[in-house]
Amino acid sequence: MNRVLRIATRKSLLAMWQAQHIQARLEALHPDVSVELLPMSTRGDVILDTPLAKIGGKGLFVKELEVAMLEGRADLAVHSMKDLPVEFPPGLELFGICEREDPRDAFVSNHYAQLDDLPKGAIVGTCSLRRKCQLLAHYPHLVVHDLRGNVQTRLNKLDEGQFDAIILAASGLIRLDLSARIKQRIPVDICLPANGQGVLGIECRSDDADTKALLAPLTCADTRSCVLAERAMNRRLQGGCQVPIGAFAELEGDDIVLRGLVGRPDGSEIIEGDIRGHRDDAEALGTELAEFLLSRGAGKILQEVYAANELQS
Ligand SMILES: NCc1[nH]cc(CCC(=O)O)c1CC(=O)O
Repeated sequence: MNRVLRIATRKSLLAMWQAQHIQARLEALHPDVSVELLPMSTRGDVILDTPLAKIGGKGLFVKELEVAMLEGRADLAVHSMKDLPVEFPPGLELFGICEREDPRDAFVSNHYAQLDDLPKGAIVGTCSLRRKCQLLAHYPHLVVHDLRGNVQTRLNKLDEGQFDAIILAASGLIRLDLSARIKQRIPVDICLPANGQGVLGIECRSDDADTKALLAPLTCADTRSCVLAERAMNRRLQGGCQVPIGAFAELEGDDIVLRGLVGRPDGSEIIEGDIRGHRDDAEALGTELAEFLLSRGAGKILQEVYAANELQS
C-alpha cells in the first residue's frame, strides 16, 4: 500500500523550504507514504516590476497551485497563511494550520541596529502597506520606498545600498537560516503583524478524505485558534488583496486576545482595537473586532486604498 502524496509549490527558496519542511514531517509521520514535490511558477513570480497591490494582490501566487490540485496533478499545497486569500475556490479548503514561527516583522540593516536609530530621511524598503503605515505613524521622519521580490532579492537590494533598512517577516529569515540578518524583532505594538504571519497552512481538495487523514496530525490547535480569529477579522473587512490591515492573536489560557488595526498607507491615521474571549469563539471574536474597526471608520480608509490602487493600475 504505497501511497504517493504530491505537494504543489512555488519555486522560490522560501516556498521550497516550506514544502520540504512539510514533506519531511509527513514522511516522518507516515513511513509508508512517499511525498514528492511539484515545483511550479505562478503569475506573481513572473511579474516582478509592479507593486503587488496594483496587479491583483496575493491570489496571484496561489492560482496555478490550486489548478494543479483541482486537476489531480497535486494533492496539497503549502502556503504562508498570510499570502492566502480569505476565501477558497470551490472544491478546495484550508485543512492544516501548523505551529507558528516568530510572527513579528524584522528590521534588517547593514548600518543601524534598530528602528529608533534611523536618522531623518532614512530610506526604508517594504512593499507592504501594513508595514508602511505603521512605520510612518511611529517614525514620521522616515521615507518608505517600494521593495519587491523574494527574500533573497530584497536582501540583495539592501546590500547594494538602495535602502538604509528593509522590513521582512522574521519567520521567512529564520526558515532560510538567515536569522543573523535580523537586527531587531519589531515589537507588535510598533508593527502589528499581518493575519497568519509566521504560520504555514495546508490546502487540499475538500473531498480528499485520504489526504486529510494523513495531514491531520500536522495541525497545531493553539495556532489554529489564533489564525481563525485573525482571518475572520480580515474576512469581515474584506481584506482580500494587499491592504493596510494588521491582525494578531495570542492565547492567554483558553482566552484569545486579538488585536487589529487599519491604517492609511501614509501613516496619518490608524484605527485600532482589541478584544478578548474564549477560543471556542475565535471566528466570532474576529468578526466582532472588525465590526468595531468599521464603526470607527475603517471602511472609508479601505475604500480609499482600493480606489487609489484601481486608478493607478
Ligand atoms: N509577503 C511575502 C511573504 N510571505 C510569507 C513570508 C514569510 C513570512 C510568513 O511565513 O508569514 C513573506 C516574506 C515577508 O513578508 O517578508
